[in-house]
Amino acid sequence: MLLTDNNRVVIKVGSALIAPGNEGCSPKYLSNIANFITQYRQQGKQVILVSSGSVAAGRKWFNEDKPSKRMKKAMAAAGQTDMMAIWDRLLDMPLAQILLTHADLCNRERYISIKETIESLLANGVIPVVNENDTITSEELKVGDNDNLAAMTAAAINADTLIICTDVDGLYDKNPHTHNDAKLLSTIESITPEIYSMAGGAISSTGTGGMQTKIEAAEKAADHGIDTLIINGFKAASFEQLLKNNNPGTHFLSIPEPLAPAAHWMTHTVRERGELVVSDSFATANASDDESVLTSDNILEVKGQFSVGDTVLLTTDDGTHVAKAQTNYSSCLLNYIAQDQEDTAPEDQYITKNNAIISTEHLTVLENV
Ligand SMILES: Nc1ncnc2c1ncn2[C@@H]1O[C@H](COP(=O)(O)OP(=O)(O)O)[C@@H](O)[C@H]1O
Ligand SMILES: N[C@@H](CCC(=O)OP(=O)(O)O)C(=O)O
Repeated sequence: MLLTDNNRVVIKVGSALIAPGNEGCSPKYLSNIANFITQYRQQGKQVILVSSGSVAAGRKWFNEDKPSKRMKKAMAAAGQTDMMAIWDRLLDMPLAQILLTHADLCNRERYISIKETIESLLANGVIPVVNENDTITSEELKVGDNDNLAAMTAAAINADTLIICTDVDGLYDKNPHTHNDAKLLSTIESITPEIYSMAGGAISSTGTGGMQTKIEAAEKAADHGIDTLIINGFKAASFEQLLKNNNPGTHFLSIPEPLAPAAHWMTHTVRERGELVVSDSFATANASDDESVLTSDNILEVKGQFSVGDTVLLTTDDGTHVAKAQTNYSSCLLNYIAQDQEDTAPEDQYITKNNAIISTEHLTVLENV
């Protein structure tokens, strides 16, 4: 039995389901998904849709066989309205468009604003339809695939389940499109390197990331206490099974002791933009010790360029990861400070463990990051 306590669900729909055959949006597969969403909502469940397909939908207006990254952004801009329009036609309920970049999710203020907006939409019966804002993203700013975006969204709003609708039945032990003897895996209890080694990339011209990004998404979700299902969105039977609380594809179980929300955000959403090499005494100090305040004495090196509010990785000289932290100072100022120019710093406290969120046992997770 599955999905019984499944009250808040993020459903991610891949491009091949939205615009099959690169001929623009089609209701061919989406009507099953729309019916499923309608029935789920009638059962009192809240649904958040993460919909790919803007590039695939917009492609028909461009005379490009192999579009460049730049051209794909234009296709996304053109196709996004079509993609929203088809959902609007198939779902007899109000929809809200939410376009995000990774930079939005990494910024604490914007992250909280995204959460609050989605909560307000759900409280008023409006379905949020999330996609990456491909038009304005650069390599640095983007999540890059909607599987990971869906997992980050699911974590942000404390969903119970992430359902990834794709063009195969679930995760196989090898790519079923290239191996006739591939076997479908029905339950994954723990996401190990062996599981990752089974995944290949996308081979279709519309998909991004293949199974690799779906496993990454399942891992992000699992660490937040969220189960993930990968199902075949082409088949009406997948949705009939889901409505009966059965697993129609691959079910990834969440971990028994999920990370605290702030630690999860730091670990799985935020990307570090630089590195501070810190002294061993800082790395091993308890949060209450004097040593736990990061001063010019225990910053050994500043690597990379970052601004106030960016996340940095704290490491020791031998490369051990100590923590991730949001910095209150730019790399420029910290570089100056680390070179013993303390008098230029407004205070003798540059980054404290109060702002540090942790991936190792050396430090304790502290709140309000
Ligand atoms: N081990 C595997 N099991 C299933 N599919 C796999 C595997 N390895 C690679 N794939 C590929 O992943 C594809 C699904 O990912 P993708 O094309 O990105 O779809 P979507 O657009 O739904 O995100 C499948 O069509 C398949 O070619
Ligand atoms: N944001 C892109 C989709 C990116 C993506 O991950 O696509 P897919 O692998 O089909 O889910 C778009 O709307 O075209």
